[in-house]
Amino acid sequence: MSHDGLVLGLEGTAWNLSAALFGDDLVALHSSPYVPPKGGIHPREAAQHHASVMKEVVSRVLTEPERIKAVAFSQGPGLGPSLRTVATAARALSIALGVPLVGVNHCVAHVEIGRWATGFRDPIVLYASGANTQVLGYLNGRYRIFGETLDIGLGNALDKFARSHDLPHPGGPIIEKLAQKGSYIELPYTVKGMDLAFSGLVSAAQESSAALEDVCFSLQETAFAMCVEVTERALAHAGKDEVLLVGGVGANRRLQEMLQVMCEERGAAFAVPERTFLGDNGAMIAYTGKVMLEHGVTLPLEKSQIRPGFRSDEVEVTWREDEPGEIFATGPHEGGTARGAEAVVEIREEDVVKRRVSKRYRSPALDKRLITERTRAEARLIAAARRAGVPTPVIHDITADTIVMERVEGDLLKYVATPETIRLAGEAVGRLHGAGIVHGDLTTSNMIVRNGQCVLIDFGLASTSAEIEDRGVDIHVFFETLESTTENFEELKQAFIEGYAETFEGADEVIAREHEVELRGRYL
Ligand SMILES: C[C@@H](O)[C@H](NC(=O)OP(=O)(O)OC[C@H]1O[C@@H](n2cnc3c(N)ncnc32)[C@H](O)[C@@H]1O)C(=O)O
Ligand SMILES: [Fe+2]
Repeated sequence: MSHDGLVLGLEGTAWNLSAALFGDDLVALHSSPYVPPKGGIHPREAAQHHASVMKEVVSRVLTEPERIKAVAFSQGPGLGPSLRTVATAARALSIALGVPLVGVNHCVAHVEIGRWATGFRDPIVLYASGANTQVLGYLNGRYRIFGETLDIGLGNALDKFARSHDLPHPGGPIIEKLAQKGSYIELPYTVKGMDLAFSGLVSAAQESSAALEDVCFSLQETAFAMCVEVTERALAHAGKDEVLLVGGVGANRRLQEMLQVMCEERGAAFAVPERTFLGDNGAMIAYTGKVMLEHGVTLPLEKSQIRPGFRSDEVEVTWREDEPGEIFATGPHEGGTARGAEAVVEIREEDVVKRRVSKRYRSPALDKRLITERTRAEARLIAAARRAGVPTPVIHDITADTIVMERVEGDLLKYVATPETIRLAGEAVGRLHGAGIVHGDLTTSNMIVRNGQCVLIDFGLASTSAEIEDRGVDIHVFFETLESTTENFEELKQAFIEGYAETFEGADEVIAREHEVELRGRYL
């Protein structure tokens, strides 16, 4: 792009109609938020709002039309009617100005403007907004989704709770205020591997009879701790050293503080862009559009239909193609002491000592509860799995936060992932599920290949369950790790399913459910 060329960006996936101009720097930005008179965002009303302010918003930034080299717009994900209104305006502008269109993925734009605003190069990203909650990291030409919400987005969860107490939309900022005067009550905490779920938490919060301030405080403490935990796991897994927070909920001070503390403890850098670039804004579309244009990515008019279910990992990130992205920290299996995401694991000559450590980012009561619950559950379930014929380490001793167990010597599955070894993993998981246990964290870092067997370790998130749903989610977590860390995912997935079906009778039903879970995760 010539030195003085500008890209016009249009954003309007949900609540904010916003336009911006980006050249070498941000040149202009103007927004007109839609504020629902009551209740949450109504898709058609939001679209009508966008249409009614389009002329005003666009003309405020369109001061030098002759310098514009492309029109970028949010192609998805988002609300259908809003997306259509914005796409129509973008097409008209591109024709009138005689410049190409650039179709931008809204989630990727949140990430890119965050990198631009903070100068971070290759971060793990917590993208927490109204409709989306994802933990992302760049690898080989794509933003991989390490973990995400299995039901609703974090912002929508907060807004939904606020609405049930007749608080105005958006509820997030109001809850943040109320939470400052609250103290901790127990609410359900749901992390499944690297994925999260918020609806159980919201229901419990809605039903709680505790003081509103206490519920707000605990809703935040619980939901944010879940997000920070998953971010930390992704950080540990991917071996990156920067954490970037983006999305509307990123404005929350408590969430920022928790991530900051987590990063300090892990020796990673943390950053959050200034508020203007956190929630939906035109600058993120103009900037990402500019970068895409510079790499020759434009969108022919006939292919410019909106994409309401557009996933962040569908985008080919051609502008970072020269970067492989880094992945795979060295695991604790090499010996010595290693700090995993939640425990210190000391590999000794004969045995392994696993001690769960306090997390300063979470409130002390929640911290203590998670440590005791998980230590106890882990020891109990490892023993039960072993009795059912699942290869697991033998347990030698257990205290409130520590388990001493047999040292399993072999190769972490993530370093030796072939169809043969993955098949062994399938066999082990089949036996586990057959015994009524779900692992809760089936990643290739939690499996060790030894003597033609795949030994399952780290039962910290395991639970007893014979629910098809829980089994499906268990396997979904595994497939997600495989997909985000291997090149021959489909082949490995098939090998896993073969092994799984061999040792577990209910395999077909669970695999079908896994597929449903996967589709469900695609933008709600
Ligand atoms: C697809 C797109 O339309 C959607 N955008 C979106 O949800 O708007 P965003 O601006 O990124 O985030 C809005 C959310 O951010 C929450 N929010 C804003 N300030 C907050 C605060 N201080 N504390 C907690 N939540 C906050 C709001 O309650 C609301 O749920 C998305 O990115 O998922
Ligand atoms: Fe957004």
